[in-house]
Amino acid sequence: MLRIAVPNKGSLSETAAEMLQEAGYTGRRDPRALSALDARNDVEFFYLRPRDIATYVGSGALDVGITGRDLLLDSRSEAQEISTLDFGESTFRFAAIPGRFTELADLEGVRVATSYPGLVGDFLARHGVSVTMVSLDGAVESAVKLGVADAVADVVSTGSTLRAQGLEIFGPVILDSTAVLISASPQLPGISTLQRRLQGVLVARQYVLVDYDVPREHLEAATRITPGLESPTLSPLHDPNWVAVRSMVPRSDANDVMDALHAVGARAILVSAIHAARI
Ligand SMILES: Nc1ncnc2c1ncn2[C@@H]1O[C@H](COP(=O)(O)OP(=O)(O)OP(=O)(O)O)[C@@H](O)[C@H]1O
Ligand SMILES: O=P(O)(O)OC[C@H]1O[C@H](OP(=O)(O)OP(=O)(O)O)[C@H](O)[C@@H]1O
Ligand SMILES: [Mg+2]
Repeated sequence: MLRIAVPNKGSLSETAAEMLQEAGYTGRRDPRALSALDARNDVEFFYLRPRDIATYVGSGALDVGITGRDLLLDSRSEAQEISTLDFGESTFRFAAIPGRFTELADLEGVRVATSYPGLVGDFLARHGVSVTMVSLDGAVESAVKLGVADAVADVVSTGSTLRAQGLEIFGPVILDSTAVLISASPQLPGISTLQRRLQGVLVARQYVLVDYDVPREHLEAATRITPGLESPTLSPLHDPNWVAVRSMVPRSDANDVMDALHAVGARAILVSAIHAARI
């Protein structure tokens, strides 16, 4: 039985649960339950704070987990990233009052507030800068205004929290983060099935199927627009001068692809969603 750690709250929890459901797993029915058994898929889910997941997985108490790359690195756990999950994207940045600091070296000796002291401490040590770390639990953007720090290091997504506190990012990117699948024993039976299923959900979310008919003389031009993952599927039509084509294209490109296909002579261009996939 594979034991899987899933975020119980916060930014990653909803999408993680949705992806597992789309991948065919049965999660918790009671939103407050701490664990749920999915006997049909031979897995058990444990709903934990996102920050604690790397600790459980790194110690081997749980086999695999979904968390943020930033949280994994901050924990300094033994668990490794085994795949990225393409949600919960954020960057980790330094910020301060505009003009106060311009580069990393300016932080030497000043107070830096963060709720990721492991991640920030390791980054500063690699760059030979030493600061007074102020460890907070969250809402660190308030630390400058309230006078407990000179700069902050935190998760930035849209940047609106920083702006609202009159702060501006400066210095190098500390980390580009995303939700990841982590494990300390990636060879365990069952992990590759979980990985393939989640990968299938990502493909189903990120790609659509495009079908169209095209005159044979324009087939080369059309299939250059829709090369597919391996190669597009071709089917003969009753009219020998025409051929039907099916291919996967990134969802975000669907309208551009339809315009381009139409321009090279394709017709009856149809786009449909993919419900599930194994690539
Ligand atoms: N605004 C955001 N947009 C995208 N990802 C985010 C955002 N805030 C946090 N994350 C990501 O989510 C993960 C942390 O989750 P979250 O902030 O929800 O947990 P937490 O701070 O421990 O919990 P809480 O905020 O509920 O106290 C990190 O991987 C982080 O990069
Ligand atoms: O760039 P933005 O789009 O504004 O998002 C970034 C904010 O989101 C997260 O906060 P969260 O809601 O998790 O609160 P926390 O700081 O208490 O963890 C993060 O810690 C930042 O504060
Ligand atoms: Mg948070």
